Amino acid sequence: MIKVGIVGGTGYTGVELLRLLAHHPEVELRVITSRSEEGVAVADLYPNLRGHVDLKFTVPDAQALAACDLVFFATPHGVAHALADEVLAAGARVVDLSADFRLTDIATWESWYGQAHGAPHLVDQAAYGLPERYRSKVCDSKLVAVPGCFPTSIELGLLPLAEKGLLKDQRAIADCKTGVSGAGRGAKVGSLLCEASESLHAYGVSGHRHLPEIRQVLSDAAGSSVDVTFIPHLTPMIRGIHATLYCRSDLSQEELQQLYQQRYADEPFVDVMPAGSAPSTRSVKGSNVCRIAVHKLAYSDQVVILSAIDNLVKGASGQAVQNMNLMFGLEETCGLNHVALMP
Ligand SMILES: NC(=O)C1=CN([C@@H]2O[C@H](COP(=O)(O)OP(=O)(O)OC[C@H]3O[C@@H](n4cnc5c(N)ncnc54)[C@H](OP(=O)(O)O)[C@@H]3O)[C@@H](O)[C@H]2O)C=CC1
Ligand SMILES: CC(=O)N[C@@H](CCC(=O)OP(=O)(O)O)C(=O)O
Repeated sequence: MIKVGIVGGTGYTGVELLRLLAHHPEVELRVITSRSEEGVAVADLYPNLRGHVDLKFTVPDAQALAACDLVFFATPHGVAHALADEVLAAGARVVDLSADFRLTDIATWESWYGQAHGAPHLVDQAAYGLPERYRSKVCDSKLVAVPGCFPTSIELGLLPLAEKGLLKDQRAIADCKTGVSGAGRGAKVGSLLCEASESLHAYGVSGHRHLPEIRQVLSDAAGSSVDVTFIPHLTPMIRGIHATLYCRSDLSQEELQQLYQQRYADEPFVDVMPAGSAPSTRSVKGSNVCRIAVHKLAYSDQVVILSAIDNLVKGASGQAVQNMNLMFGLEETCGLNHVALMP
């Protein structure tokens, strides 16, 4: 059994990890940290876990974490920088859900995150945890950086074209919608019911911190710089990311459909829908699936790709477990075959 610790067990991605791991056949949950809920039973804070997780929150302690085989960091940026070294040195592996190790260029990380990088010496060891592109690196790595929620939906939506050099002018536009759980569990005015419901607004228009990550992955796939315009919008739903991706290509609808189906034929968590479809966020809610539909507009060379994920599953904790499975040589889908919730 893999002995697992979770740093940040009270947040939304932390509790989602607990839901997914509670009955994972190869996992034994050992440590779940929270500074604010120290000593509280997990099932008292999250009654959905009553009868499934019998642990109490403890404050983060490097020694206790180092005794695990794998530590998930479900914490704000900077926390994994501070603790990962000690955990890795003790022989444990790390899967970090924050952005601490996603960017390969340290100066770029520091300029977007507005702070000094806390562990630059570990960056070269980290694999970017998008298995659909970096599977072999993930399998060989002791430190995996789970992609952000928006980047997951955008990168999976554009990879088939980028990898073949078929993105015209190396450009795309990503118009994205997110649910409010993407902002985490912390109290914020913008997450209040009266602020977020019955309304929709863009944010981060002049530049969102996921942009350098998206450019890094798509440029790597294309072999030269890809320019993406990315605008996120907050929508009145709890879970879900929907990306509407615009780009240009000379491929026909049939050729595009074939390209996407072939690219993802062996991917257990990417579903390419039939031509003419439109994935809903509901169709992936609670599941680790990214659903994609590709459309060629009849009147131009314009291509529209629709990509939907659950931000807390394929966009965070599910993808984290998918990476764990690969790092430990397990079946990639182990513990992750949940069907989405309907309605
Ligand atoms: N929500 C989402 O959809 C997604 C989130 N992410 C990323 O995953 C990470 C976690 O997100 P989310 O679960 O939403 O965040 P939350 O704000 O909901 O939870 C954060 C957790 O981290 C703990 N924590 C905060 N500060 C520290 C610290 N200094 N040391 C140790 N623990 C700390 C908190 O517990 P306590 O303060 O009690 O210790 C809490 O359990 C973030 O980096 C986020 O950007 C990535 C993809 C999607
Ligand atoms: C609604 C909302 O606020 N969403 C967050 C995305 C959360 C996330 O995924 O953050 P990281 O991937 O960078 O860890 C945002 O736009 O900043």
